[in-house]
Amino acid sequence: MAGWSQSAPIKVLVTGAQGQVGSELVKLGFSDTYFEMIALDRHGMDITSVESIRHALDHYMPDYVVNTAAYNKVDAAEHDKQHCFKLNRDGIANLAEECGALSIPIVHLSTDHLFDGHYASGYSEDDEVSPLGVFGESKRQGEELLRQYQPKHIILRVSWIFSTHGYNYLLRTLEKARVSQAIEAADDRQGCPTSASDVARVIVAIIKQLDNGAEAWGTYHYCGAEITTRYRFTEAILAGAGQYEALKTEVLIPVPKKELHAEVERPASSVLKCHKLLSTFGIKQRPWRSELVSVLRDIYTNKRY
Ligand SMILES: NC(=O)C1=CN([C@@H]2O[C@H](COP(=O)(O)OP(=O)(O)OC[C@H]3O[C@@H](n4cnc5c(N)ncnc54)[C@H](OP(=O)(O)O)[C@@H]3O)[C@@H](O)[C@H]2O)C=CC1
Ligand SMILES: Cc1cn([C@H]2C[C@H](O)[C@@H](COP(=O)(O)OP(=O)(O)O[C@H]3O[C@@H](C)C(=O)[C@@H](O)[C@H]3O)O2)c(=O)[nH]c1=O
Repeated sequence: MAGWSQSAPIKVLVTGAQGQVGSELVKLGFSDTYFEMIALDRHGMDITSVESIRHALDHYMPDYVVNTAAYNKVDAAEHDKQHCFKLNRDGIANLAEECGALSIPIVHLSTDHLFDGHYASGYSEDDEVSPLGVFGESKRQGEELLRQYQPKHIILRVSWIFSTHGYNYLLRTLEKARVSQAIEAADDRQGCPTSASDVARVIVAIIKQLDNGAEAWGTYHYCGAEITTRYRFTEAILAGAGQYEALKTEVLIPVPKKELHAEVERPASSVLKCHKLLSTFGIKQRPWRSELVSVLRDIYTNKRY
């Protein structure tokens, strides 16, 4: 294994490289000579195809694989169970079996939706999982199969991801705020928003330590610092974006989540406790509010709307 001052960069293959976390990870890795990033979208490596995985692994021979590919539409998953499980369970099983056979460690992302959300104070890695819907159950089973097929893994459970692009609550709120005079936001769902670039920072820090001999395989939680609600998060989004453009929204209405007519229940508490990541890798939580300021600045400076 390479040390801090290694001569050759380590090869990190990223699946789902055009997604929120995937693209931030690739960007960060490209700016760091420690890494050679192999950025693959679904055409470069389709995780539902064993043949495609084998071809990519044989061709690139990575030192690590980071799996960010997933099916993430929580409501749609209720009607699209087969597709959701094909990616989130079978896809990760394929990857785990192939990487296991070649002894390539995997860093895999998972979610707060594994929990039913009844613990207001939040969830640690040892807490029992009990998903409320198809998406959460598919991710739970994906985790299990990864543990079974490739013991050299890191499962990083994260929550409420936002970024400059992709399908996320921040961008959907901005779209609504440009056309609606009033917006409703759940005041009974608490969690910790996390920027995609912050998740990328954490993954990079973990891989560097693994590469320097930390045998710290297992499951970890990470999320942005400061527990909030969807209502308070929306308030922060509107206040931040309002500094760049005149939004149509004048009223933000706090409502119970059940009035928002979603297909599937969300955990009342999505709070992930991050002590294990801190004590094992020394990685601290970054405040989501400062991350939100950076992401909004990027959106408006680079006209990503
Ligand atoms: N978004 C969130 O709030 C949260 C996400 N997570 C987890 O974090 C990880 C990253 O999430 P995020 O960055 O938001 O994901 P995105 O949905 O932004 O990106 C997922 C990527 O996977 C790609 N993909 C789809 N099907 C395949 C396939 N068969 N083979 C390879 N790639 C495929 C997609 O490509 P295409 O666009 O072409 O379909 C997309 O680029 C996921 O594991 C997710 O479950 C956890 C908690 C919160
Ligand atoms: C439609 C709507 C929803 N909400 C609330 C209800 C619900 O708690 C939440 C739903 O927002 P989202 O669709 O972004 O959340 P959700 O689909 O739950 O998004 C998730 O993505 C998956 C992949 C994850 O793993 C989670 O961490 C989470 O970020 O927002 C409002 O407050 N106002 C609204 O107008």
